[in-house]
Amino acid sequence: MQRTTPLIEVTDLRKAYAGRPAVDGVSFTVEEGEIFGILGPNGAGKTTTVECVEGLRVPDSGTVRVAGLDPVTDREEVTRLLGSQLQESELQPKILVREALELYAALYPNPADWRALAERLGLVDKLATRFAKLSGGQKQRLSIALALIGNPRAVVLDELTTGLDPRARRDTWKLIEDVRDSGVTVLLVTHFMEEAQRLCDRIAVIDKGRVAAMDSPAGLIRRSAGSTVITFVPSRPLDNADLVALPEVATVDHKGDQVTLTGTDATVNAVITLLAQKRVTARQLRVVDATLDDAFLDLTEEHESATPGRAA
Ligand SMILES: Nc1ncnc2c1ncn2[C@@H]1O[C@H](COP(=O)(O)OP(=O)(O)OP(=O)(O)O)[C@@H](O)[C@H]1O
Repeated sequence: MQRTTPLIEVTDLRKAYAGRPAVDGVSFTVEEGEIFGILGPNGAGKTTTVECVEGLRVPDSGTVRVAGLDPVTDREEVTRLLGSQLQESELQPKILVREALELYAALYPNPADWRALAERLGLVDKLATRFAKLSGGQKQRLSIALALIGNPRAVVLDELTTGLDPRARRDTWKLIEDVRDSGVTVLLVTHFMEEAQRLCDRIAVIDKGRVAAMDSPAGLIRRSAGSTVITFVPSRPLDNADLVALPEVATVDHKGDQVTLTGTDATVNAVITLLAQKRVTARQLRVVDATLDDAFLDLTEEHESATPGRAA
């Protein structure tokens, strides 16, 4: 089978600030047409990584290629291929939406029709509105429009939905899917699990400057300690050691009377068998699939502080 060349290739990227590594050997590839997520806790190195992809920062070592080009030495061409989200500080508060669209369109050799973009992104009613008067969701829609105005092959969207209310966030997700469906590759930086799970085809989980795991959302959930979460209240206290001893159980946590176990489908049977042997009944039994949230905690250092381990 013929393999296509990835649109973005990052290999062993390293970048330190004042001797402190922010990005410490990150590698990933983004295929044309996908939404690729970079997910990680605060300070993990996500923004530094994408700024190296955009050519805004110069790596200390490693290579970055966008359609085979070096973002530092081929900056102009990469800027045309890669639409970047606007930083709020880049626009004058008094500029009208129409003026911003016209201004940005003028920067590119083959710009998209800005009126059609405004229509697509629901900004037609706002063309005569000043930037400062837009709501958070409208500013983000303008930001996406400006990222798309040069007809790029890929867009970089960094924490696009931070600060938006749940409805505006969901509307923005739909727009991001529309962008991907129109054939534009999306590199999405986020720390919202639900957003990453809903939108991304693949995700690199970055922690402390390194890639902790890279897979589809479902793959990340499967590879974390427990893809199934079981909670119940035993009719009488259970010995923690009996639960921990079950090979099917990944983690055990007690909160008041409630026991929470993680594992796989097989864990459910193992626990029910153990309870029968001990003549304990389970009340309020719930079995749910783990979410990306659970996988994330498991894959990153936050696990240590946030989730009690096996022997808790
Ligand atoms: N210009 C800079 N000078 C010095 N240190 C920096 C600079 N930019 C980032 N850092 C540090 O590098 C590390 C990685 O920062 P970066 O912004 O890349 O992470 P991030 O994952 O995007 O974080 P966040 O989600 O909080 O934005 C952090 O410890 C940060 O404090």
